[in-house]
Amino acid sequence: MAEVTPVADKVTSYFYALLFVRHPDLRSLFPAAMDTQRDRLLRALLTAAEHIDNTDVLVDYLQNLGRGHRKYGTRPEHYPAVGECLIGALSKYAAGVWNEEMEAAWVRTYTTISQIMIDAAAADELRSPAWWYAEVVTHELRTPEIAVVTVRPDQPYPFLAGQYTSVETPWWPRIWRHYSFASAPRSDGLLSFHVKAVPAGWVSNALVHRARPGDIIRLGPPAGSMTVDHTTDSGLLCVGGGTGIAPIKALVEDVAEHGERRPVEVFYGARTDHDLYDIDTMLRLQQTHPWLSVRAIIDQQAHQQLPDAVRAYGPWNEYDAYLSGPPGMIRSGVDALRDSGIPSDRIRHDSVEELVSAGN
Ligand SMILES: NC(=O)C1=CN([C@@H]2O[C@H](COP(=O)(O)OP(=O)(O)OC[C@H]3O[C@@H](n4cnc5c(N)ncnc54)[C@H](O)[C@@H]3O)[C@@H](O)[C@H]2O)C=CC1
Repeated sequence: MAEVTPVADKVTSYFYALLFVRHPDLRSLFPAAMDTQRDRLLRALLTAAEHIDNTDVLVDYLQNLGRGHRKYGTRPEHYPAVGECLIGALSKYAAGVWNEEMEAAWVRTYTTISQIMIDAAAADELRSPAWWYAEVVTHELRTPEIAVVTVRPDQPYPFLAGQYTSVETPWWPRIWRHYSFASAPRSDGLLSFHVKAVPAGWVSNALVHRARPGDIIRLGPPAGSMTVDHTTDSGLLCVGGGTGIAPIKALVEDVAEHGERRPVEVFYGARTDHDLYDIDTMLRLQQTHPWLSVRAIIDQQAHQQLPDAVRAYGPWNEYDAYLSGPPGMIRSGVDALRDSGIPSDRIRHDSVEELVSAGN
């Protein structure tokens, strides 16, 4: 990986060129524009390499990846084709260090990885659809760029508060983006998302500016481990930046439904007060639940970013922490919370690698 990472872009371009020349029938499984997809392949490999010595985390990640591939129409026979082209691309760009032993190691690694993914997909097939259709039932523009979109899935959609899913719109086939659920599971089965239209974001712009009630989108399976541990009664420190407040709201609802009286401290960060599009909902929840405290941190007024503000209110060593927002906020948030006395294993957030392409 050290050899190929500096030329990652070339490796992935060459890999997809090989794949589509040797297996033209696979081209239709991918979106017309391959930009984000190209980055995703390398990120998946880097994630696998990074967790190579942590079998539990790696297997969990790969099982999730295998289940997530069902919505693309991936079948077991596609895996050897991908493996052969991946090794073709790696051997070309790591020519300086490539030898028979390394090739054998990559074949073993790829075979193991793909078997875990294939098995997870096969097990999932017995209990879940590959994707869900969902009809937009309400579309509420909260700011010129942020919409709250509520959808009704065509079949029951089981998930946990704090998780996310992948969304495909009818306007950009096969382009999938991640969005967190903005509510805990509801008795009417509806799901909602907070979407901010970002520059050059195909899916986010379609969801904010184009989607209307009656439109049908597709959803992948739920994913993510930013969920409440109901086996303890420690307090929850929840930090949501921008639309990152969505899963935090779901976590608060989850605690409320379990009838627990655990302290929940929410820090809701935004650039300006105009960007605090969901503050009314959060303040209403605070009024209803005496165990909940909500603080809005506005960059412009506080003259500091969200993680520094959270640190200033510490120490937080008694708390379990949840972080949701832009990747930069998550990275510096993790540092700030560790400084405030929370051990890493009690700080939960979605994978920053996944978030980099989320929401576009
Ligand atoms: N599960 C998750 O983690 C979720 C993540 N998101 C992500 O959250 C982001 C929301 O975007 P916007 O609303 O435009 O947020 P934004 O860019 O306006 O930032 C919101 C807050 O985060 C803080 N922040 C931003 N960058 C920071 C940095 N580098 N270091 C420290 N603090 C920083 C700021 O203080 C600001 O108050 C998107 O990238 C979206 O993908 C959204 C929903 C769920």
